[in-house]
Amino acid sequence: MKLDPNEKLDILEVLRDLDQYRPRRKGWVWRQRLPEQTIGPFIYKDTSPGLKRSVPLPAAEYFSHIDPQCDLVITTEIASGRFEDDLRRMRMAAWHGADHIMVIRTTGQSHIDGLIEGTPEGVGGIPISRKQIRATRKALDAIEDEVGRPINFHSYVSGVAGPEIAVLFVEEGVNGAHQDPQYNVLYRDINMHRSFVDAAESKKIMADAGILQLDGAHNANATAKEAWKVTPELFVQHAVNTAYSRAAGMAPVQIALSTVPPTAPPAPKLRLDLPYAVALRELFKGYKFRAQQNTRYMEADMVETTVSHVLDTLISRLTETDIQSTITPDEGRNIPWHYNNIAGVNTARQTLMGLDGLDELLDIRQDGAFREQVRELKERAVLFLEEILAQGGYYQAVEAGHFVDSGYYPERRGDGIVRDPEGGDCAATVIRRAADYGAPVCSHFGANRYAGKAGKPCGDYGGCTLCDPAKIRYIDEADDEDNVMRRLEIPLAERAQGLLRPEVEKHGDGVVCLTLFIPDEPHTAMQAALEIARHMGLNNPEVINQRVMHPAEGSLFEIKGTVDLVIDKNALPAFSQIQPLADDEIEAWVRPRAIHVVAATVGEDEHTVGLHEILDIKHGGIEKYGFLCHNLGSSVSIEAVLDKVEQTGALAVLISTVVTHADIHKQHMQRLARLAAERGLRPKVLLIAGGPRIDERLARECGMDTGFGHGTTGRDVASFLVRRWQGQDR
Ligand SMILES: Cc1ncc(COP(=O)(O)O)c(/C=N/CC[C@H](N)C(=O)O)c1O
Repeated sequence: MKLDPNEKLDILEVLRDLDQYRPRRKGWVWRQRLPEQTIGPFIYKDTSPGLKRSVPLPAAEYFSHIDPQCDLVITTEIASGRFEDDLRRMRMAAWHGADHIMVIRTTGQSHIDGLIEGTPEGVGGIPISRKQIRATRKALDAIEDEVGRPINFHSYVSGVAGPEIAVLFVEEGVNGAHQDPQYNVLYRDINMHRSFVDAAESKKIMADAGILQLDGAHNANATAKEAWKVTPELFVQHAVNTAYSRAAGMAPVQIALSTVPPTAPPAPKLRLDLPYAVALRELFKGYKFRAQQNTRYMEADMVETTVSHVLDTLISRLTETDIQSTITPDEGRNIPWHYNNIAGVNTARQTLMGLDGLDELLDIRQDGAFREQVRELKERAVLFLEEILAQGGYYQAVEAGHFVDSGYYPERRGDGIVRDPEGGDCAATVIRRAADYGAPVCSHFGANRYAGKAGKPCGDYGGCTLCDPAKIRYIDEADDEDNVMRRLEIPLAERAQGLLRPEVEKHGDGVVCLTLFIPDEPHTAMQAALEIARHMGLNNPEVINQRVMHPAEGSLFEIKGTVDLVIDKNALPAFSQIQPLADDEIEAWVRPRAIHVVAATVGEDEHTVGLHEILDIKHGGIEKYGFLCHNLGSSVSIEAVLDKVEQTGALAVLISTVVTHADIHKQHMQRLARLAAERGLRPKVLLIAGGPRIDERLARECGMDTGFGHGTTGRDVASFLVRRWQGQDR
């Protein structure tokens, strides 16, 4: 399957012949770290090979449109309910630099003791099924070809069907997965013994396939009352899962510790988080580090969240990190909207590029409080581990509620998560293996009657699904109604008709977001804001963020709601906007020619701000290209303008006219056109009018060469002039 950058992803092509699809590879792919790389005008220190196609950062246009790619893998985490809508989100994320796609599972899948088939719709996440994985991996194959970089597809081996899910992931080419039995125990209340026995099997299966493992320590950050106090426990959780993973046969390079800087401003973030981040890397040298951004202290304000995530990413760059995972800035207020996945990826990409080569500039001071804090954290963690051993082991520690306690260990407040070693989901379901137990697939932890040949136990019985994909049974759909083809009926019909609806998460969800400021005390302001949203036609308007600017002066609101609006794109005016020339191209043409330009605000008009924006170098005006500008100021007569043209030999006139009562702006333009012609200055001298009520059509009707309205920049004006003169070979 091949993607055309000018065409939307064809979901029907993705779904076609899925029973024949085979994944390209097994296991995880890291980026290639390049020690030095020249990209555009710069030499970078912490980058990987660039992409074939991408959407550069907005500011890239000032640096020859470069889009340097950092050395860390960048994750985006998707949570919707319809995998078919997530594929586009993945494509958008890949074009913005993500190469690790994590898809949250539907609520409750952890408690389903078996595999889900088909493509049912999920809640808060996707029902992970064979068909969903195949479709997603197949789409990611095409997306990685389109951007020119391998993309890692990630999911979760947890819950009561862990081993089965692990085998499914290996069969279907999943590249990374969370696997940490402590997650089952602490957050899903699944029986401890079942969780650890399943984990050994799952880890061995993952290990043999090279699937990168993430542990679950980040969940303690998100759950703890005061997250910075849970840091000693995080080391313990990492230690338990890491040691168990090694015992199950995983190599250190496959074991990624999932670490979140625990705090957020107004806490003194780096003074609390950096010692922990450094202590972690020192204690677990030789493993991989997957840095995740903080979700514990996310509220609804996307600016605040983004700043915290920039600080998290700074900590990643200050320490050794292999994966920078991102959190969408709206995760604190709703199921992530697709363009906020992209916002999260851009925060990481932009920050990491800004910090390129940081370790050549800064060292972390080893004197003073820092090194003391690092040592103390390690000591608290070791004491915690020793206490677990003293009290009989992990099960007993959890039974005593020693995990996610809000005390700063060894302080305890007795509010930790308590689990009964004999209780929880699927208690008493682990039975001793018979002496002649035979494993269904080659990857297996523990005794197996099948010895096989050359390390392939399945050789004793004609092959297993891990070694012979032909043995995989592909079931396709399991429900005639709850499946992707049913869900696609309306979206595909509307797409075929060229109908467009606004959306944030799912195709056609019609959700829009309104930002407005209301100058009153918070409660009145909120009611007024909602009322305005209703008058604007938003159904079920809901405030998703209120930022108080002042208790009496007013608040800023973000309001979401749905609109029943559908646009027929075939009825839209043809799009013809000409892109402005690049700054360096304009300057290269203008500066050597020493071109004079006469500008003025004409008639009885004192509004000069707009003209200054177009002319002055400070505002990015045309002076910066080398134009010799003669600004005659305000309330200037047309005669005076033309006198100056004759004096200077100017090749262009820029008049600004804001006042329009009695059509005075048209009269100015018509008079300028007539008098310039009478003086024989036409067509040599170009005439341009500008102002909030001016546009190209009106200006040309009044005898100008063109006109510019609201939002015009000096670059727009200069591009027009240069293109016109180039056409006249000046
Ligand atoms: C160790 C572990 N196992 C399983 C699951 C998923 O488990 P359910 O299917 O029961 O939701 C999770 C979930 N974490 C979400 C990603 C997180 N926001 C992240 O950035 O890593 C997990 O952390």
